[in-house]
Amino acid sequence: MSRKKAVKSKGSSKSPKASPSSGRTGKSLAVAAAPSSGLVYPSRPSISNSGEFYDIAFKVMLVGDSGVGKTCLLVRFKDGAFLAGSFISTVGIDFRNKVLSIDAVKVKLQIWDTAGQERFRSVTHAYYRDAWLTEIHEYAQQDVVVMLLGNKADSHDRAVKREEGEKLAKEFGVPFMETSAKSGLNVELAFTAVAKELKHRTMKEPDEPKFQLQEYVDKEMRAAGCCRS
Ligand SMILES: Nc1nc2c(ncn2[C@@H]2O[C@H](COP(=O)(O)OP(=O)(O)OP(=O)(O)O)[C@@H](O)[C@H]2O)c(=O)[nH]1
Ligand SMILES: [Mg+2]
Repeated sequence: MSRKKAVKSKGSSKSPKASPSSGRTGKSLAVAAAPSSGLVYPSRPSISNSGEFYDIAFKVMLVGDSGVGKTCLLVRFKDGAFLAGSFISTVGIDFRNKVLSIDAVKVKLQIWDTAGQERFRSVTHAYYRDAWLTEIHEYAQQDVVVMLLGNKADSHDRAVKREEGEKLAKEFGVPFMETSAKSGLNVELAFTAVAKELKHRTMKEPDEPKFQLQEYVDKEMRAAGCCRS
């Protein structure tokens, strides 16, 4: 599949454009996913535009500097493929849908892939505002799930150490994990963890304990023999 085809989605008016930049990240390691609970339909199943039924739906934003691997993470999660070769920077904003089965509930994630390049900030900020910044301000973070991802964990030429990512996440009080869009490491787990958290927040029984996202990913990674002690 060509790169152009892979990153183009239904419903998007923007298309990717070639960039001369290399694939290595700069200072930033981060891909942060910040979903909003703005699209919830708990009363009856609905049908997505790909023909799949779902019970609840959420909007997820991938944000981070240009080149950290946001588009590659999304394509890996959606299509199970890695976009190798020359780096094609995203122009504006784009989205893909994926329906996950979480504890027998069909959870649709509408995942927005934003352009990391500075020159698109004015475009993407309009969507951020709509997706989650307003909610963060209005509901003081209670209604928004934020997760910090350190991508390119496969790389020997690291821009950021894992400990630094963990420290930053601790400062912000958000969960953290490392991923690799190239090898597929933890990609499914990252999106599944966010979907689980959102589903729990929406459908939790009063006496049910709060879902612990970081505990969940640590446990899953340990079970897979990966990364954290
Ligand atoms: N080694 C390695 N390379 C990766 C990984 N993820 C992405 N890349 C490479 O990093 C470069 C940038 O990836 P993109 O996904 O296009 O980056 P982006 O964050 O979407 O960049 P913008 O669209 O400009 O914001 C590409 O050359 C990818 O092949 C990864 O997990 N490991
Ligand atoms: Mg991109």
